[in-house]
Amino acid sequence: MCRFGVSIMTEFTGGDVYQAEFDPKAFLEYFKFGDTWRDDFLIFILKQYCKTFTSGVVKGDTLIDIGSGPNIHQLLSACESFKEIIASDYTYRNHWELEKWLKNEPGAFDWTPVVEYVCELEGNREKAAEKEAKLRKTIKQVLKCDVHKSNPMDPIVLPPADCLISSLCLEAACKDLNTYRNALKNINSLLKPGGHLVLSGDLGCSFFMVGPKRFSCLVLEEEFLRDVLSETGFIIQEFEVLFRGDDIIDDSSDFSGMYFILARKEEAI
Ligand SMILES: C[S@@+](CC[C@H](N)C(=O)[O-])C[C@H]1O[C@@H](n2cnc3c(N)ncnc32)[C@H](O)[C@@H]1O
Repeated sequence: MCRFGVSIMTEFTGGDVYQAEFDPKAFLEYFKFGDTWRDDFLIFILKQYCKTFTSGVVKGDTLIDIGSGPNIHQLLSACESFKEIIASDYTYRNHWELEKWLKNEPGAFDWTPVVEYVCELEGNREKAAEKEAKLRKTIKQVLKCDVHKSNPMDPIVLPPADCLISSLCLEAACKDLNTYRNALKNINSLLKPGGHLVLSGDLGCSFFMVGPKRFSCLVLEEEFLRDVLSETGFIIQEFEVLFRGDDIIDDSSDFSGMYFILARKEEAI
């Protein structure tokens, strides 16, 4: 049952639908800071990233972002702690949108307010231009990724990374919990034993709108996430949730909260 009292089933929107109908520009509308209730969720996640990547614990040579979309906000703090970042997504339009920002081309999304906010969190508000330059330099590749493949970057074989980050991707890409379980195993193969997984997304979400198009989302609960991570060989180090207030009326998604997880892959025995 969705929070509006009416349960509307959304037909599963798989990779083909993303390729044909996921409009990066429309999705990026969610990332404009604009005094709406949504800012609270963006602020929540940016603070979690800042805390994680400035802790001095989550660091290394390589970080892979799984299902980046057209976004860079998830990498703004990470680029201070990793030498190389590999972004990835299923759709070519997301690759192009990301490349546009990387090359600083006209028409690229303006991330400045978000970058400034992250710099403020990190104690250097005036360093926004330097932060953008650093992130552009640190993102070395934008790859095609399919979390349903045993090697999600197939045909490219990457050396195992020190860290994986993924936000709102697995629940968007998977039609049921079993598929989610497999997709998590697939992405886990890209991570070194002892490496970190930074996973975030929506709880209790069955759909979200991107412009006029409705995308399905796999409904996730905290208990399932805890179980599937431990089954897959992760030790959860942090599990934070920001719940959505009942007073928020908005029909662009029915999520009940946003989760942030920091987990560590068990060392090989
Ligand atoms: C809701 S967006 C999230 C984007 C971004 N990570 C964020 O936090 O805003 C979901 C992303 O998952 C990608 N995706 C969908 N199916 C996928 C698959 N099978 N493998 C990898 N990525 C997929 C979509 O192209 C889309 O960019």
